[in-house]
Amino acid sequence: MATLLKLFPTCTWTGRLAHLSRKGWAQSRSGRLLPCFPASQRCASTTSYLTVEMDDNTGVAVVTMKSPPVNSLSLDFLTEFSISIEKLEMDRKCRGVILTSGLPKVFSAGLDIMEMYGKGPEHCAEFWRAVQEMWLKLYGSNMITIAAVNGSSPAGGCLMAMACDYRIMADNPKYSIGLNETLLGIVAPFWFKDTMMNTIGFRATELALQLGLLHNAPNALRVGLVDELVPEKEVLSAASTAISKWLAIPDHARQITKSMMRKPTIDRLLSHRDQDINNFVSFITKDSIQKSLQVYMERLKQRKT
Ligand SMILES: CCCCC/C=C\CCCC/C=C/C(=O)SCCNC(=O)CCNC(=O)[C@H](O)C(C)(C)COP(=O)(O)OP(=O)(O)OC[C@H]1O[C@@H](n2cnc3c(N)ncnc32)[C@H](O)[C@@H]1OP(=O)(O)O
Repeated sequence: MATLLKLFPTCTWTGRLAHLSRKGWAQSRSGRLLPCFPASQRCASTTSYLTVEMDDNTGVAVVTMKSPPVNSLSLDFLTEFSISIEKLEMDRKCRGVILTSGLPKVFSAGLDIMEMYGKGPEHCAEFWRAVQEMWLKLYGSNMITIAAVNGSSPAGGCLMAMACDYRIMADNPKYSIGLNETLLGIVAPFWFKDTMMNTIGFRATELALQLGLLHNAPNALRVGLVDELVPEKEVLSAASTAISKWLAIPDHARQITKSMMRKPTIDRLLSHRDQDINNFVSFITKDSIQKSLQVYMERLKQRKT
């Protein structure tokens, strides 16, 4: 058992671990003793904010976000997220990812406002690069990506869900999803806007962005922001069912098609990446914008009292 943990320090296998410590070992050609897993073995790794459960049998990883209280996207969270997606991308066994939340009522509250409030230009630039990286990794992924939206998903949370190939949301009218940036007195950048336009079309995006619309689950389905509504308890199982249809498509054909659809949008950010960071930094550090963020945060906290 100790050897097993030494060989795979970041990975814990659920299932018959004790059994493997006694038997289930195979000798490699170089003579090394390697663990030999049954075909259906699952591998789970946990970082500070994420759990990644890989099922070797299906080739599907479930990535569960768990950063209480609301899965806000801090610099550390975003860094971990991008590394985890990159690792799965490089894992030849992994063909698909289901992204979900491990917290009640919230998928993700979007960008962590405290990363943008009262921070200097250098921090803001580093933070924004991490936001870009998260989107580039997810929107540009070769893997099948399904968002299992089991709670509210405003702003950056909505961006994350839109970056996936397919969205399944809990049928709960209390949950909402949308790009509500204007309500905070800030502006969704061009690539947030492009992602939404690619998802729900020009007119619906124009309305949604100017009004900062947060759609409840039934409206989100109506405008096409999500693809399916299912009872809350079934979000994850519905995502598994949905991904099996996608897995039946040959990867190379699906990947080329996905790239054909998404590459122009991705290239637009890649060719303006530094300029986009500079725009963000000069916008977010303005006194008037900082004031808007402060007022918004105060209102958020007052809702409780
Ligand atoms: C012209 C050129 C333009 C260039 C670009 C320039 C501009 C910048 C673009 C920036 C794009 C921004 C994207 C974003 O994602 S901004 C974040 C937007 N997010 C929100 O508006 C969500 C706010 N939160 C909520 O609505 C709710 O919290 C909820 C997610 C629906 C969950 O509700 P509930 O379960 O009732 O939880 P609480 O409201 O009680 O929240 C618990 C604590 O968490 C704090 N919180 C909530 N959201 C955030 C957040 N996004 N960041 C940081 N902290 C957050 C909340 O204050 C509570 O804290 P407390 O316990 O200390 O009171």
